[in-house]
Amino acid sequence: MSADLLVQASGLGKSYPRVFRRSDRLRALLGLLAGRQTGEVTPVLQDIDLSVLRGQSLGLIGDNGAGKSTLLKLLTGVLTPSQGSVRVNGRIGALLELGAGFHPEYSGRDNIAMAAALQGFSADELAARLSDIIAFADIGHYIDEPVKHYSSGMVVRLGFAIVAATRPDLLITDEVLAVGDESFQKKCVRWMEDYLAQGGTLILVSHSMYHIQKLCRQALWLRQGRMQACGDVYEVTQAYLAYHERKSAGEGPAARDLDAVRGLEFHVRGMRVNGEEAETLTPVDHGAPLTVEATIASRDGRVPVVNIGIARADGTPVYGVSTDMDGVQPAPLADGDYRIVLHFPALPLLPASYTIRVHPLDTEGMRLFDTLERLLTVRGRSSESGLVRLAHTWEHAAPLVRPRRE
Ligand SMILES: Nc1ncnc2c1ncn2[C@@H]1O[C@H](COP(=O)(O)OP(=O)(O)OP(=O)(O)O)[C@@H](O)[C@H]1O
Repeated sequence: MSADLLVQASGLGKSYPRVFRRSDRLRALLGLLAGRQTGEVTPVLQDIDLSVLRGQSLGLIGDNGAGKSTLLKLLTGVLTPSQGSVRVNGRIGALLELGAGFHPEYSGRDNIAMAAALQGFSADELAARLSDIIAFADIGHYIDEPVKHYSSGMVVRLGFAIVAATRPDLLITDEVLAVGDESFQKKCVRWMEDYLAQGGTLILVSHSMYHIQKLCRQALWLRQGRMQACGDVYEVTQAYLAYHERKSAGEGPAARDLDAVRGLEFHVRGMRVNGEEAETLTPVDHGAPLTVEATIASRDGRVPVVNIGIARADGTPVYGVSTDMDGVQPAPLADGDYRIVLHFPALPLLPASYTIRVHPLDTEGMRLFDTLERLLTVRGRSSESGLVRLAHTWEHAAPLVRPRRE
């Protein structure tokens, strides 16, 4: 394993015995004691291949129960894999389950001393860092109270302060940012930015795409225990958000009964976007041109009005335009169909997933017949929110001054 490869997981998987009834649990327990695998198992993580190099920052995203915490526990050795292997190089600082590693009966101060001893700090090193750790945790007199009296926010504060003081080669954290209050979140984010700027390596689980995009350059999306996507943080988080939009809209591209549409006065014979006919189109970059080409069949030869629309994956309309609005109509083809091509010279859509729709209307533009749609992903490195990028300038603005690091 090269010195720059801090984490390598191959074919990693974790399964648990399937337990439905009390008697199953007993049987599973007896089986484990007897050293044999019993009955059926439920895989919660499967086929994970992952390499993390020194200096990389990887965000782990996915729905509740997708397997994120399980993966972190496998990487940190808290759990043993059911399949595959994992190798980790260097000093790891991990913040997993709340309070894991703390002794509840001991004070925060005593827990700091124990953690320092476990990390191999000498008494002098501990003395040199103790006041910094206590200042970072910032929990007042609670530092001398038993940890069992702490709120969950205080536990995270103490845990993060200890990990920060040890400056690990690899920092692995599970949702710490969700637990602390806002000022502590900011302090943690600033600390992690600083740590990364100095060459640190981070694996971060978060449900906040804002934090994932801010801190990570790469992301891994886990879905039902499997790798759904892994790569550039913007591409993976945008694909994940688009999946959620589609899930909340509860639909994919509308199913189309071809026999029924052929009987209509007008129907869409064909649709090409940037020359492609596929249902899911090749992603385009924000600001790139887009061409939508539609061929409409007309039952009695009348000229249709053609409406072309763009909607967000959750169905929110973004833009729609009809030929009659712009004072044009589709031109006839030799076989009696009509064809029209719409060009957008530079697409201002923000990175996300969209549907492009074509609808023929009657000659008066009153009745709508048929809908054909395609899925289009717009790519780009942008955290702006909304649907489109609006051209803008700032006035009365000074250059940004980043807050001082603590
Ligand atoms: N000890 C266990 N025995 C059986 N199943 C378990 C056990 N621990 C976790 N699981 C199951 O494994 C799956 C993955 O859990 P995990 O905690 O890794 O998900 P997660 O992605 O971190 O979720 P969340 O975002 O809610 O924290 C879940 O379905 C969970 O119920």
